[in-house]
Amino acid sequence: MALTRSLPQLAHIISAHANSIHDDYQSCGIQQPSFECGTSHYAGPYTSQVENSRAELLEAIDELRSLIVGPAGHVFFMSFMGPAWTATLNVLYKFQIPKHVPLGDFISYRDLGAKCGLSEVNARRYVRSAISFRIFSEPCPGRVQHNAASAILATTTLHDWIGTATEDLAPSALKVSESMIKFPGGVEPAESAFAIANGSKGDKDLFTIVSDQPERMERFANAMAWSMKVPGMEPAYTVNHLGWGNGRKTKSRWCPRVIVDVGGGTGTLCKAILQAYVGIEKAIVEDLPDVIAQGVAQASSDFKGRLEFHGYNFFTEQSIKNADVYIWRCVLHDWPDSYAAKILKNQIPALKPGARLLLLERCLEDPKPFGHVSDQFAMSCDILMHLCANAKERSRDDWVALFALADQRFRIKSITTPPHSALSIIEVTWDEKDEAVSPVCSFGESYQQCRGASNRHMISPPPEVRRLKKLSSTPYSSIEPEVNKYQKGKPGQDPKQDREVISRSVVDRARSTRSNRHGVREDERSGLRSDQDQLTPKSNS
Ligand SMILES: C[S@@+](CC[C@H](N)C(=O)[O-])C[C@H]1O[C@@H](n2cnc3c(N)ncnc32)[C@H](O)[C@@H]1O
Repeated sequence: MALTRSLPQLAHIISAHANSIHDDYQSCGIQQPSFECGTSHYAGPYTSQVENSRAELLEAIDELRSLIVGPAGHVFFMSFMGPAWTATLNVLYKFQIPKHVPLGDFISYRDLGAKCGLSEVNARRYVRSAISFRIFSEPCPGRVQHNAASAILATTTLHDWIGTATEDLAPSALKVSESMIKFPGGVEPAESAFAIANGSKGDKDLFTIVSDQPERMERFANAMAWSMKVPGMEPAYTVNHLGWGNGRKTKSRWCPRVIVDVGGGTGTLCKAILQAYVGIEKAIVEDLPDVIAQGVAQASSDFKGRLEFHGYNFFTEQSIKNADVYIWRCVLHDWPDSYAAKILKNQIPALKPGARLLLLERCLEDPKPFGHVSDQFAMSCDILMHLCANAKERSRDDWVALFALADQRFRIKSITTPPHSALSIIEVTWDEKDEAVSPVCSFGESYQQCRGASNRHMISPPPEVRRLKKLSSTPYSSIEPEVNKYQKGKPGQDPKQDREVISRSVVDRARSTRSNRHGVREDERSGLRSDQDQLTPKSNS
């Protein structure tokens, strides 16, 4: 397939989809999106026709623009404007410029500067830079007024998002290379670019650093809540596709009674779920105590006792037992595999047979020919996870490997990506009746068979993972480095012998283990560091 579409081809695609969206808006009585002040902020989901058109339109616009500026101009302008955007957004944040522009009125640059503590020259310079990026407007020379984007910054916690982006993420971006040089192959959150930028000597991770500063923690929690309010991330993109009965029309469909949202922030997701599924009796939001305090302060009484908040550190044993579903939305992507596996293991004592874990997380896919725009979002998330915590967005293979590492009694039942959702729904069940060799898949289809399916993937670990699991009933994570080492030296050995060698080595290893502050053992961490490639099961295509 050609890498470049012709200009007329792109122009035709753009015109066709723009007209189609326009017609759909008109027939549904929806106002066309606008930067005029006073228009509502709506981030989808739209009808599937509009969603399809939006995706193709954005891709075509992005390609057309890149072609018009040309390959060199494309790289130049991207790197030229990046620092200017960061500086502009940071000045808006630091001097609270949007909050000082009156809603529904004009203000001169001199008065605005005086209110914000800026010179008139700098007020003009930075607001005009913002205007060039469609934040604020200057309808008559020298007088500023809000447009829709600046008004959202003035009135919502999107302001906290630009604070986190420019003060926490941007300085860390310049420490990524340093962290790679200082800690080659680093898999420790405390060795990440963010950690280094914040003075860690390999001893403090993002959440430890941020939770020591209440205001920064509050900003971070608000920023995370905002990241849910963009197209593809709005709770409705996934919440409407959970397949549960809503307790009203479809009484026959299963609906959980009690759900727990682990690392649920200030409760945005639970609120959306409670609204959609009236059969749910209780939704409990768990997070670090400061975040929970913020969630309680922001909660309304609308949910009539159905919404609860509970302080919990997921590096300790889960204390809310026997819930029907434990939800994890964008939590495990914050942690490297050894930590994520530890977090999952901590849930086990609370799980009743058949309990479900529902992960709302990304599933990275291989690049598609015309998928740059969605890849820009997905890959930026992956880079930010790396930058913040030496963590990552995971592919389907990575999720399979993670659950195999945590405990083989976790069964990945399905991975579904709802249309136009940035997040997939990964449904996992807990099967206490474990045989050491049982496959992770409850449907009996092989992982390989399912890879071609576009939307729904029944998952079973690749054969090499299953074979390795047969070797010992000890946790897979502890034996894998030995298995790899041993098999490299002596291919085709008798599995019985393998098992003896491995068991001896596991006992030796157990004697020498130490734990860090999250309870992740030294040997697990170093094992992962050196054997990271082998840990990722590969499909046998
Ligand atoms: C990326 S945010 C996701 C928040 C929310 N699930 C969402 O989708 O918006 C990760 C969350 O994990 C929480 N968290 C971090 N470390 C934690 C810990 N040790 N125990 C419990 N929650 C933790 C953070 O406070 C934060 O709310």
